[in-house]
Amino acid sequence: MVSVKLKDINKKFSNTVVLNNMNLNVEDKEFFILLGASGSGKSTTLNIIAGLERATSGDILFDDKIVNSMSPVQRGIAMVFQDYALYPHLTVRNNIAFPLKMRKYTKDVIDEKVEEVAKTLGLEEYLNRYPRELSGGQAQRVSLGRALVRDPGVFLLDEPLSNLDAKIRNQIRVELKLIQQNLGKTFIYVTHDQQEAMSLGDHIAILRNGKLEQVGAPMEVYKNPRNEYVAAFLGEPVINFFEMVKDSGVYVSDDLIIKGINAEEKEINIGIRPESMKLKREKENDVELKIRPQTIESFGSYSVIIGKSKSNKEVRVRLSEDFDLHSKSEMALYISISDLYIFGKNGDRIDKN
Ligand SMILES: Nc1ncnc2c1ncn2[C@@H]1O[C@H](COP(=O)(O)OP(=O)(O)OP(=O)(O)O)[C@@H](O)[C@H]1O
Repeated sequence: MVSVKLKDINKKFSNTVVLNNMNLNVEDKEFFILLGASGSGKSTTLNIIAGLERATSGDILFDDKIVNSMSPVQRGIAMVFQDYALYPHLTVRNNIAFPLKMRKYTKDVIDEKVEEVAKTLGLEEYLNRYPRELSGGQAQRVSLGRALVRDPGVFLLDEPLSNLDAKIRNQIRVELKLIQQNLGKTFIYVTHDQQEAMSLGDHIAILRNGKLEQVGAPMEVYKNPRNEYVAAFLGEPVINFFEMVKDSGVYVSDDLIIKGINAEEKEINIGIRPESMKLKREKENDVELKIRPQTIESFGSYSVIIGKSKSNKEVRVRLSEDFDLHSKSEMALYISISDLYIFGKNGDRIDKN
């Protein structure tokens, strides 16, 4: 059983603040995601949890016990990295066995554990190969195997799938989720990929410039982003924004007219998810948006239309129905008032929270 807490963690490298008063609660047995753009402080956070890096101030707690001065080994963590970090001169079997040999287990126990892990990861037929004889996906499985064999309390994974091509990445992503569920262990996983975060995480923490923007279950954060940054970070295609000004109680821009919003602010920014735009008006007070379609991307089960609004803003629309682009020089889209996200001038959500 391992829960992990970060309490008021600050980290500076010389004079640069890299983590700014970070507070996090990772529950026992959950798949927890640290999501953020490059340089947001994800790896630094993970390294501080691991004990590879010391925080400038604040506490790390494992099961409510302060572990600030404990080494990674004492903390009982195992790490998996993007670049696999396998020993090139050792076979797959010996790479996986390595942590156990270091701990002086008997050969029989080591063999048994290695076989068990190899079976879990589908590596049985590769045990006698060297890392150079493996594909990226196989190498990452070995790296995972080396973590699994140690049976740690917490798994820390730093972008483990980002060196793999899309198909293998999706496959290992599913395997990883199943392994985590079967093991019932705490996983803390760093990624910059919002799709990976949404599909794997029980909870997601979104970092920006060393600060936490929002923490929550994936759909909770997706449906209820606290600010524009989070709304734009989650979702593919990305959310559309429209700056609006209040005029006689109605919010207007060159592209939209919105009645029936009860906001105090004179200037707001409206967010509309690409999947919230419909080809037919459903309610009388639906908001209308006209675009000139420019191009269409088809993904089989859905299409994304990229068009220009009246004010020449690029707009992305996601439709599940078939759509013949050539027949349209202009298309009208309808959005339910309840599907609008309303942000204030400072980027914070003002409609609900
Ligand atoms: N040892 C170091 N010395 C000085 N600055 C550092 C050091 N390690 C990291 N940084 C800085 O801290 C910030 C956060 O880095 P970190 O690696 O945690 O970000 P990240 O979100 O993991 O980024 P990426 O996705 O690119 O790996 C960056 O601006 C980085 O330049």
